[in-house]
Amino acid sequence: MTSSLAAIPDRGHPAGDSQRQQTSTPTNQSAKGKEQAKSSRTGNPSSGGNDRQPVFDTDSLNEQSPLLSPSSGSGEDDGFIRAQALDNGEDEHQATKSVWYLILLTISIGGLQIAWSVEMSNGSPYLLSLGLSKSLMALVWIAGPLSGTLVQPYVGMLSDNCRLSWGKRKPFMLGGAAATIISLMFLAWTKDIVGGFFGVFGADPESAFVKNSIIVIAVLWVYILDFAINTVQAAIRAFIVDCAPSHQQEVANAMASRFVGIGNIAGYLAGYTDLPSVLWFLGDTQFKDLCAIASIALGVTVVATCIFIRERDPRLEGPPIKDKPGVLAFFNKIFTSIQRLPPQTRKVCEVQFCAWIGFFPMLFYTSSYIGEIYAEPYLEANPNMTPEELDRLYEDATREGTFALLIFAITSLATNVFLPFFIAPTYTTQPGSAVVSPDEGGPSSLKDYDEEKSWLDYLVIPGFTLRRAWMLAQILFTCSMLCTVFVRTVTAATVLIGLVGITWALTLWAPWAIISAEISRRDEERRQQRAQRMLSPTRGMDGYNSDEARELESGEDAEAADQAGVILGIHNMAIAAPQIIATLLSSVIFQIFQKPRGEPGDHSIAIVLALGGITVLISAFFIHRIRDDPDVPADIMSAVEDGDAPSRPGTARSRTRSHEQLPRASLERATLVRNKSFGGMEY
Ligand SMILES: OC[C@H]1O[C@H](O[C@H]2O[C@H](CO)[C@@H](O)[C@H](O)[C@H]2O)[C@H](O)[C@@H](O)[C@@H]1O
Repeated sequence: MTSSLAAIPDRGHPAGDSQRQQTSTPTNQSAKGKEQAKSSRTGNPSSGGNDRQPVFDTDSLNEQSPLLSPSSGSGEDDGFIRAQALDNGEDEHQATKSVWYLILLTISIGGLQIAWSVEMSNGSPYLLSLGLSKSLMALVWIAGPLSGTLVQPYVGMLSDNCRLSWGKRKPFMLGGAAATIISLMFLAWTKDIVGGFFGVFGADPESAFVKNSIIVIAVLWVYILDFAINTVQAAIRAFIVDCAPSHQQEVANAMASRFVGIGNIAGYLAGYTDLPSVLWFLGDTQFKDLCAIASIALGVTVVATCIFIRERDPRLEGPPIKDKPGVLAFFNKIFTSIQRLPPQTRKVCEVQFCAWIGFFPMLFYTSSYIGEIYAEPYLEANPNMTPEELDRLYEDATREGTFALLIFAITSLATNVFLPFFIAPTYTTQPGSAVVSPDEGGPSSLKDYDEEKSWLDYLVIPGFTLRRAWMLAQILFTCSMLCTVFVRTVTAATVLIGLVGITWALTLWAPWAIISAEISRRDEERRQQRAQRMLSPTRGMDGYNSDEARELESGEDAEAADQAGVILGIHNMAIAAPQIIATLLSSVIFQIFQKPRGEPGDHSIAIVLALGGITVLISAFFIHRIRDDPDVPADIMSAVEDGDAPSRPGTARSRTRSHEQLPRASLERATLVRNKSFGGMEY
């Protein structure tokens, strides 16, 4: 396999291509990249003697390239602007971004996570306090997986086809955030609003009718909230893919996972604090204050991301695919998109599908599991506790369980913060600074790179790729979950749950990094192909021979393009749908093994957790089947994996060689690029 890939020549620089004229000049790529970076720092618009070379102002958060800005506004100009933008063979969106850019790009997912954690940790107790019965709680729990399965692919599809000037994803981020904030507010104030409304007509707020109305409306708001949160989540994930360059997808998604971790812990800590005594002006109950904090965090972070990070203007991408309206057409589209998933993405989805059958019980039943262990000796010692004594015991037990979840969240965040420094990067180069071996005019020694190396670069463990780390983390999860059946002390159980925080950290990072890198890379290839088409001498000013050709080709282009929104939506289906399966399976197991409340010896949760651990082991096997060298174009990789490697090496470019085949200089430079992003050094 390796040899067939080694022979793949440089697809990005075909002979006779004007791009080649730029990239194959005696000035090697790395030097050129450095010069661009330097000129962007100094503000010197030197572009290697080419007037049309864009200046990559990588320090600038808001990429204000006049080449990409549709300032003239008219649709007729778009083709010309696009031709200009692509004519120079460079894409400013692929320029390496600073750590501040990555922070602003991903911070909104942290704001969103606070909303998630408030709902997850406090939603159930709040609904129970309104009088909802425990048996009906399942109706509420299913809202999350259901909305994740349906909403994310739908929002992905809509946003892929959105052609508003301010971007494809921002309308959904802002609209979804507004809907989330409204839902949080209504949910927290349901009792006041509904009680007040019926009070106007003279209804007694303590009557069964008013109480039931409050419960029904609160559950309705939980559904609306889950649909709104999933809208924002879908849009933010696709926004990250769109706005981070291909070679920084791993870094950008690592940053996103850190914000998810921070958001989780912030949500937890807020839950622990007695908020009404401190933030009385936000609301008179804990839940009202939590919802207000989550709303502020979400609003501020989403607006910050939208202000500082600029999307490509989607109008420059040509007309959207004309999807048929209707539910059937939507499912048809999803079905077709599943069949056309890029190969790495397909494998990640298989992993996620198995893994989330196991993750769901871990996320939802951990506190009860720890609680059962805590309560067991007390129940054995005193088998005849009164209901009040039992309530008190289970309250203490829940506190122990919540503490374990806090340890889980801290381990997870610590892993997200520190692990990336040890991971060997799988994305090798920055586009536009292609892998160039010494005989292709590349550096003959590592001297250039050594000058820039910092101590962080020495932390990287060779061969410890993100994929391998992810696989090991799944195996760790399996071992920990199998141990839950044997563990009998709260401390040991807390250690097990703390350990799976490592798995959770990688779950929040690795799948998105792999998928995003693949989508972004394929998108970049498509853009370059289109740029070449634009430069064809037989083309008109806008790159097309005629109106019909423009329409036909842009339609085909859109069909052929990977649609980040739909793909990420399908990936989320692979996360959310198994949660529904897990809910059903675990309820069967509970039916068989559960003991009545207050009776010792109930190990039903541990059985569910252990079985979940086995499904995660299957997912580890699927990760084993994913390749570490995603730089190889996906179509070729899939052909190679299918034992059908192209015998005529005519399509790939040199920067797409496999991980093992790359010159050491390229890997070192990739590490440098990545570590600088992590460490906060500016470009
Ligand atoms: O993927 C990270 C997120 O995982 C959970 O969300 C997933 O499950 C939700 C239902 O439980 C579903 O609505 C969502 O679409 C899925 O992505 C978790 O609840 C989030 O906190 C976490 O960020």
